[in-house]
Amino acid sequence: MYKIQTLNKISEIGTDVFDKSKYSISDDCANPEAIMVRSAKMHDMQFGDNLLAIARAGAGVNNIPVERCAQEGICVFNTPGANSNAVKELAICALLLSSRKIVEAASWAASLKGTPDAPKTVEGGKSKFAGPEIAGKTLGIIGLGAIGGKIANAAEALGMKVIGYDPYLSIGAALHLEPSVKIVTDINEIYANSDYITIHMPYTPQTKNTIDTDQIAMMKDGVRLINLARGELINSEAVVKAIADGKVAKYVTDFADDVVLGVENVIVLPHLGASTPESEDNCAVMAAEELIDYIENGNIKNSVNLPNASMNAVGTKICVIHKNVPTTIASITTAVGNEGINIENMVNASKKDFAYTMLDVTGDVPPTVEGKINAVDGVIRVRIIK
Ligand SMILES: NC(=O)c1ccc[n+]([C@@H]2O[C@H](COP(=O)([O-])OP(=O)(O)OC[C@H]3O[C@@H](n4cnc5c(N)ncnc54)[C@H](O)[C@@H]3O)[C@@H](O)[C@H]2O)c1
Ligand SMILES: O=C(O)[C@H](O)COP(=O)(O)O
Repeated sequence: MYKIQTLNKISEIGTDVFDKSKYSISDDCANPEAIMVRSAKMHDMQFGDNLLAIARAGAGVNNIPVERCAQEGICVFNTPGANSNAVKELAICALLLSSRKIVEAASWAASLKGTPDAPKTVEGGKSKFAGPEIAGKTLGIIGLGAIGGKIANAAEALGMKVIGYDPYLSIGAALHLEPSVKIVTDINEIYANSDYITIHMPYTPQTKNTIDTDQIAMMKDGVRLINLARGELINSEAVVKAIADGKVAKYVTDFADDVVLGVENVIVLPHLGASTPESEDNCAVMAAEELIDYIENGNIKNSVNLPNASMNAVGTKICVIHKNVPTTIASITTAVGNEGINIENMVNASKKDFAYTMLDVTGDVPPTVEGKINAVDGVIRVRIIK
């Protein structure tokens, strides 16, 4: 029986994908074979020897020690695009919230309960909540992946002009963009030309404070900023100061911190981007399918720390996670050959410092093979799947 531990609430549609005669699922179990997680912080966790994989039911993996996992032979997955429609819809909502003073107006209207002539009062008071339309305005998007790309197309459909910046734009993502979306290669063009700016890229130590005082200084007066990606990407102190100075008109963020909470012209949402039933189901199902294919077949799809690799084996599969260094593959195949085993098929792929090799072998696989491969310099983990 494989044990799956859930660190956050995972949609039941996803956990139902596991065959219950082979898998047990619980939020409290010792030494699981796999972990399913959303935003729980895992950097301080120690992992048991049985742990083969972690699946992030979502996009961002900054809560997971991805590099350490690779070093410990743990494959980390995420679910690319599975929650992108939910975030796109919230981003369109945020564009409108940043423009039309909807939050303030609704709360003022609610405050009129019990007053003598509310209908008359609202007509008299509504002008202070007027705000501009988004049609005809320029939206700058930083990061044109699953979410940014969908927002670009939706904003175009709403009559906005869209400019986007993404130095690592994939061909697939580019092909999904409306031709009218203008791609710029200098991020400063986004800052200089946008009425609204929204950011949709991963948070890493390198992307911390991508938008800070200097970047805000380049922006148009009255710019509206939206951050549904990660709080650390935009310096909260810099934005709050720019709001006080009148430079930034509004900041809508999905990430609470003590600097932005309770500040006028900042709308803080409680990390709601992916919180729709549809997105939670999509993420959980994709995460479960990734784990099952890896645990049972050794196939890797959508890993963030190991390469994608899959193979239909005719015999036994020997799966090896190893360092991406010269002679390791040759030493692995030699170790197998020395045991008198013939390799029928082989797949090898690498991602940065790590590599994955799958060998399809027929005939008997003596129990000594695993130890022989493990002894090869650079080998991190060996699994034999019959
Ligand atoms: N608020 C939420 O609930 C919520 C939900 C989903 C995702 N997110 C966040 O949004 C981020 C993006 O999600 P996604 O699904 O679009 O991911 P994605 O991987 O599909 O797209 C990210 C894009 O950012 C680009 N990028 C990377 N570094 C960049 C840089 N320095 N400058 C500009 N672009 C850069 C990549 O090339 C890629 O195209 C996630 O990493 C996560 O942190 C938040
Ligand atoms: O990166 C993501 O996918 C989002 O931030 C969603 O996080 P959540 O699964 O905790 O809602």
